[in-house]
Amino acid sequence: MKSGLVRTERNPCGRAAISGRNGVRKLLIPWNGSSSIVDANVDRFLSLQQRMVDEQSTTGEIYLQKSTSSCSSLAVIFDAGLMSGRRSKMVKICCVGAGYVGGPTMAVIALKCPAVEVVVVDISVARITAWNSEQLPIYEPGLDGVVKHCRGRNLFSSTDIEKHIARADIIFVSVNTPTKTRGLGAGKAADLTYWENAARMIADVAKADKIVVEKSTVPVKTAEAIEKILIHNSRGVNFQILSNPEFLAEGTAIKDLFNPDRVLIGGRETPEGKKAVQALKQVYANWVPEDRIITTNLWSAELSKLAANAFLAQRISSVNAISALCEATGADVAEVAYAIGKDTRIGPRFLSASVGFGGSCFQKDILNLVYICECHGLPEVANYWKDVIKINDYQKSRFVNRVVSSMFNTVSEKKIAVLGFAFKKDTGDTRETPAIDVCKGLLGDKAKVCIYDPQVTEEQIQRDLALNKFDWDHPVHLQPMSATEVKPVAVTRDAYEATKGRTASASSPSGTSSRSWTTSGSTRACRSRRSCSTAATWWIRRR
Ligand SMILES: NC(=O)C1=CN([C@@H]2O[C@H](COP(=O)(O)OP(=O)(O)OC[C@H]3O[C@@H](n4cnc5c(N)ncnc54)[C@H](O)[C@@H]3O)[C@@H](O)[C@H]2O)C=CC1
Ligand SMILES: O=C(O)[C@H]1O[C@H](OP(=O)(O)OP(=O)(O)OC[C@H]2O[C@@H](n3ccc(=O)[nH]c3=O)[C@H](O)[C@@H]2O)[C@H](O)[C@@H](O)[C@@H]1O
Repeated sequence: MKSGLVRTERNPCGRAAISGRNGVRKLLIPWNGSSSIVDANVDRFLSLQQRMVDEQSTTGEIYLQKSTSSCSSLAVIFDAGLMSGRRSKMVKICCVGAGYVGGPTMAVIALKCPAVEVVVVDISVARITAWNSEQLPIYEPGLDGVVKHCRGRNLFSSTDIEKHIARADIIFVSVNTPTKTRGLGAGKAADLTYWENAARMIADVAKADKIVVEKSTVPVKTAEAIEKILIHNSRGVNFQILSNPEFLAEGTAIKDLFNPDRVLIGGRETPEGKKAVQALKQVYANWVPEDRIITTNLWSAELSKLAANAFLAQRISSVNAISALCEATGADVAEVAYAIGKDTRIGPRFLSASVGFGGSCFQKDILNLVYICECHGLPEVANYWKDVIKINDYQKSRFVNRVVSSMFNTVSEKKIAVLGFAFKKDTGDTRETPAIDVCKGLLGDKAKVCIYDPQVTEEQIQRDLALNKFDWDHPVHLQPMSATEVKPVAVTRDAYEATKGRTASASSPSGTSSRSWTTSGSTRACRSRRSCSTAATWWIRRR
C-alpha cells in the first residue's frame, strides 16, 4: 500500500485468516486486485474491526496480500482512522443531497467500498422515501441493481440530516446550485443558498474533524466561502474542504461512475489539505486506476468542471451552427460531422447536430462561467461563452419555425404528437429539456400538442410547461405548484394514441437511441421505428 498504512505480506495458504496472539489481531486477506475477494472477506474484516473498536484495541493490524498497485477498500478504513489519530474506525460517508448525482454516486461508492458506510440524506421526505422503496426516485440504467445490492448493507438513505452529518468522516455535498432568479447576478450567477444551508448545518452539528467535499457544481472560489462559514461556526472542529466535481452524464451514470475518464480532486496545498486529498483518493482507488485520479488545487478543480461542460456544450453549438448552414446549402450535417470528427485532433463525440442541448447543467454552468468572467472584468471572454447559449436558443426556435413553416405557416388547431419529453434518452429528467421550448413554441402558434414519454409523468410534463425559467432547479417540494388548472397539452401513456389523428409528429431527445440528431426533418418521411423510445431523430412528417 503506497501510504504504508497497511502492510502487505504474502499469505502462503492463500486464504483469509485471523490470528490473535499477544493481543495483536491480524487479518490476512489474499487479494489479487479483484474486489469480489475483498467482498467475500469483508464480513470477517468488519467483525474483527468492530471487536477492535469495542475493546479499544490499538494494536490491531491488517495485513493485505496484494498483487496490483491499486488500493483496497480496507486501506480506506485505516487511512481515515489515522487522520484523526484513531485506528480501527470504519469510514463513514454522508452525502447531503439524494438527487441525480448524490444517489447514483453514493450507491456506486457503497458497492465498490463494502467496508465503508454510506448514508445519503435529503430535506425531501418524498425523495428519501423513494430511495428506500422499490420505485427509485430517478430512472437510470443499472441503478436499481446497484442500490438493491447495497441497500441495508452499507448504503442507507435518511432524512435525519443532523445525525448522519455528525457521525460522518467525509461529507459530500451534492445539493442544487440553480441559476439565481433574483438580486445580484440574476439570470447568470449560481444560487448557493442550498449549499450555504448545508454548510451551516455541518458547522452546527460537527463535533469531530470532517472532510467536506464539494460534489455540486459551484463557481470558482466557492470552497473559500464555504471554508469561512465552517470555520467561523466551528467551535474548534477542523474542516478540510475538497472539490470533487462530478462528470457523470445522465442515462449513463452507472457506466460513467464504474469507469470514469477521470476523477478530479482539488484540495488545499497544506499538509492537512494533502492528507484529506489522499483520504478521498483512497476511496476512489477501490475501483478507479490511480492514473485516472487527478489531484489539483481547489480552484483548478472548481473551474475545470465549469470549463468541461462549457467545452462539451460548445461542440454541440458549433455543429448546430453548421447544421443551419447545411440546410441552406444542401450539405448533410451528419456527413460533415462524420468527416470532421474523423480528424483525431477533433474526435467524433459530441458532434451530433440536435434541436439544441438540454439538461440541468450545460446552460446553468455556462451562465455561471459567463458571470464569473464578467466579475473578473473579462467581457470578451464572457461574450464568447454567452454565444454558445445564444446558438442553442437559436437552434430551438429555428426548429419550431421550420415545423410551422413546413405546415403552410400555421400549426393552429393542428395536432402534433411529441414522442419523448425528457432531455435525452435513458432518463426521465426533464430539466431544461428542449422539448419544453419546442412545445411552448408550437403552443404559441395554437397547435394541439399530444405528448408521449414512458419515463415522465403527466404531472411533471404539465408542471414543466407551466414553470418559469430556472424554477425547475430547486428541490421539488420547494418549487411553485403549477399555477393553472388548464392543461396546455395532452399527455398519453400510449405512443400510438399520441400519433392518432395527428397532423405531424416530433420525436424528441429522450426518444433517441443514437445521437444522430437532425433538425432538417421538417419535410422528411416518417421513419419506421422499433418503439418510441428508440427513435433516432427529431422528425416531423407532413401528411
Ligand atoms: N444531474 C447531473 O447529471 C449532474 C449534476 N451536477 C451538479 O450536482 C449538483 C446536484 O445536481 P442533481 O443531483 O442533478 O440535483 P437534484 O435536484 O437531483 O438533487 C439535489 C438534492 O439536494 C437536496 N437538497 C437541497 N438542499 C439540501 C439541504 N440543505 N440538505 C439536504 N438536502 C438538500 C434536494 O432536495 C435534492 O433532492 C448540482 O450542482 C449540479 O450542477 C454535476 C454533474 C452531473
Ligand atoms: O454537469 C453535468 O450535469 C453533466 O452534463 C453533461 O451530461 P448530461 O447533461 O447529463 O447529458 P449529455 O449526454 O452531455 O447531454 C446533454 C445534452 O446535449 C445533447 N447532445 C449531446 C451530444 C451531442 O452530440 N449532441 C447533443 O445535442 C443531449 O441530447 C442533451 O440534450 C455532461 O456530459 C456530463 O459530463 C456532466 O457531468
